[in-house]
Amino acid sequence: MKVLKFGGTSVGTAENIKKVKEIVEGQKGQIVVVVSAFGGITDRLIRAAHKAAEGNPVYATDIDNIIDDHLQIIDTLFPDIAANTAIRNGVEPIFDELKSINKGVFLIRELSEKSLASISGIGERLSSKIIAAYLGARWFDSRLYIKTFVEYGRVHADLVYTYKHLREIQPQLADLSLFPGFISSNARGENTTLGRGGSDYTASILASAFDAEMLEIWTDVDGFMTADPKVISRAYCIEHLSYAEAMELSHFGAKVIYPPTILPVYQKNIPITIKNTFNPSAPGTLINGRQETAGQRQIKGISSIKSVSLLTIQGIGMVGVSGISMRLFASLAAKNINVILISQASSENSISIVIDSSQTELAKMAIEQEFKRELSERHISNIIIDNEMAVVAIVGENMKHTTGIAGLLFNSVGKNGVNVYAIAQGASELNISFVIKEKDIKKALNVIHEAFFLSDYSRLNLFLVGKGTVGSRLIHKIATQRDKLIKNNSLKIRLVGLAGRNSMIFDKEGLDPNTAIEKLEKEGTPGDVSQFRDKIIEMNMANSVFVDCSASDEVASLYLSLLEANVSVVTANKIASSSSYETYRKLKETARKKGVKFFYETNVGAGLPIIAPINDLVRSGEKILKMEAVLSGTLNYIVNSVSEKKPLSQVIIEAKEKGYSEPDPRIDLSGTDVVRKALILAREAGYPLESSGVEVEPFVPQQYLDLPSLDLFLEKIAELDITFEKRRQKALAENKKLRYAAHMTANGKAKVGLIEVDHKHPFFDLEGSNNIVLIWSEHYFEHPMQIKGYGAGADVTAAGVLADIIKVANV
Ligand SMILES: NC(=O)C1=CN([C@@H]2O[C@H](COP(=O)(O)OP(=O)(O)OC[C@H]3O[C@@H](n4cnc5c(N)ncnc54)[C@H](OP(=O)(O)O)[C@@H]3O)[C@@H](O)[C@H]2O)C=CC1
Ligand SMILES: N[C@@H](CC=O)C(=O)O
Repeated sequence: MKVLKFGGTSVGTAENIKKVKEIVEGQKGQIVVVVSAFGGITDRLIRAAHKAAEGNPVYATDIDNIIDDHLQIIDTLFPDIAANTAIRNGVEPIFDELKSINKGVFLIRELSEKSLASISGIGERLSSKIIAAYLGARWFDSRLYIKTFVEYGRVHADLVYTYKHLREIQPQLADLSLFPGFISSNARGENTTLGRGGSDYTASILASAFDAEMLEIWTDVDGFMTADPKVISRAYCIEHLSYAEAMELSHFGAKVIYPPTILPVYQKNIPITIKNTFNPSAPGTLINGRQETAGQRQIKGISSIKSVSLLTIQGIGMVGVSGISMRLFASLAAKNINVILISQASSENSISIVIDSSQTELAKMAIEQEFKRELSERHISNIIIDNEMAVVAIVGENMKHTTGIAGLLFNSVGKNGVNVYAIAQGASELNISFVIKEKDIKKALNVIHEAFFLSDYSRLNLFLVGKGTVGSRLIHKIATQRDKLIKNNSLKIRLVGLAGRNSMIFDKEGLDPNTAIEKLEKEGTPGDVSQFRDKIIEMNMANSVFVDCSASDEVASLYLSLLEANVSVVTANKIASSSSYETYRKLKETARKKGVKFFYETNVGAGLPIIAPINDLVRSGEKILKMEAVLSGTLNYIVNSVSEKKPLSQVIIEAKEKGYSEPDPRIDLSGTDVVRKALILAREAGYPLESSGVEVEPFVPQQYLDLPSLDLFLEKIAELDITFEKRRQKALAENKKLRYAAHMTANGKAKVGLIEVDHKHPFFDLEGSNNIVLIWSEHYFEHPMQIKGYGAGADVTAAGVLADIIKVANV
């Protein structure tokens, strides 16, 4: 035998009831069907009853509408006059009962528990009669067999009595029998209910009493999902759960199944299958006593509950005093306050509990009353209430005895700036629950889903400033590499925000990189980059990465606040890391403390890996003694490209056009760009160098750099064409070449300027816009480490920025 339960949506319309019929007719063997009220009816019945109790005559119209809706379903399902009349006659007394109880409530302006139970169960009485007739099933009145009692103000099923009575009627079951869900009665024969969601419970009780081979819960979702699909679009259906896992997930918010449902079938080892009435071919979720270990993920699912409050009572007078917990929980139980989570530190200095937000004031009063003396004597100093909280729980039998789960969990939420207020884990290690602010729930669920590989890929949410030479190539690379990154690195990069100097655009689902720049230009909202920063923080998205492809100090000044808000920063802009040593140190320190990333590999040598190898040397204990380098792609291009036919002024323009120079080429020609790079290299090597410690010889004389505008500078610079060519020729005559080089030593000094090198020097053959860095350390002493290659250009730089972005995801 199988027990099939159909919920409110599954029987919400005549069309859906026809689907139910197909499902039932597709079954083999003896079948017991349990149905809920038609979708939404129970809520409507309860609302109408409350209106009646308030003396609002509109209740009568609401009741008429409820009756009409049932009659419409009857008319659609039973076009045959005789059958139609028979079922109408069958439900008429229930309609009359509904009207008369509500009339009584209206007249005496009082809605007793008893009346409410009678009214709220009418939906199941009606739906079960109609559906039984439609399916041709034998109808049984659950109230005669399912008995309840009250304890601590809550209705409980009296399972001993209930099972006995159900077993007695088992021989009367037909091949197809039908019971209304939810409704029951007490020892006095008065109507009661099993509580909201109680139809699942009815089905489970029947399955257990009749020793069914399977309980099928037919609902409107495919089964238990790895997380709430409304929050995590990548959540997917879990194929298998143990009873304990299903219990934990349903307790913590997954409303697929009413939690008490599991116990009766668990006791008989009867499997449950969750199936979708609207997608019957989907496999659904199978729940049974099997515990999988091999090849299974460590956690099966993530659940969450919103609209809860965290109450903490604290005081040193609680330490070592027995009975505090007992009194706390007894005082709450006396007020029917359900405690969702408990956390107490071993210091016993505080106890935190989570309860539904609607009961906060009641709970506070109950605790204040119970601990009146302790509060007045300051043994308990405080009752702290945090509202708008949420509980998140990760669930899975495979967590048992596996190390690192809690570490991974709290590391992933922590580095995304989600503060954890309280934690609870039972010794069963089946569930780790923790309390966070409700506003962080989406972020937390996303990062946990990724961290435990419940998602097929990790996701980075990019906020890019700059769509110029480098930024536009980066966007192009994101577009072209997108599919490969998903396939090979399981990484999805979403461009969520894009900003230029005066406007910005956002799309939470990700802008199309192929059209993002055009969209920004056409539809961007006006605003500066600090507004862009504020919006990023407000969006509070998991794995947010701020990418700076500008050359602006205003943009660089925002990094600290972004890192503090747990947003990683990847930047091609050298201004932040080359400003004061204190700023550089603070940025790195903040990133480390917050568990986010601050990457700027392209600051030196564009796409060349220079900072990473230096970091590796330093981390391995290597002392860097000296570095010599050509660090300007622009200046190396100039010294390599000026010729008799091509003067300096023309090559400067070319360097800009080729994307080597800074947006303002005077930054290169003054030596500033190389000073910035030298500062960054020295700092990475462990020397707290300040710009005042760098001796600079500008590439062009200072008077040109002092000219009031770039246009004037470019016009006047031609005056240097002849002098520069003469200097170049002179070096050439001595078989030497000009190189604009940086020299950094372990004593924390650096020098930047134009030098001449002969053919024996490693700089001699440095072509085009290439860069080179020579690093002398304890182990690279006679022969320095050499890093050489393209040192400027939009494409190599964009590739370097993308590599840094990918590194943020750690894939
Ligand atoms: N070229 C290269 O080889 C290398 C470059 N870099 C670095 O890359 C960075 C970008 O250079 P490049 O692409 O040539 O520069 P561009 O001038 O081409 O582009 C700069 C972008 O930044 C935006 N921007 C500038 N100021 C602001 C601001 N205050 N707020 C918001 N947006 C702003 C501009 O906006 P708008 O479009 O509205 O004007 C523009 O889109 C520089 O820091 C450079 O040093 C690093 C390594 C190598
Ligand atoms: N302007 C820079 C670009 C890279 O940082 C250079 O020319 O090297």
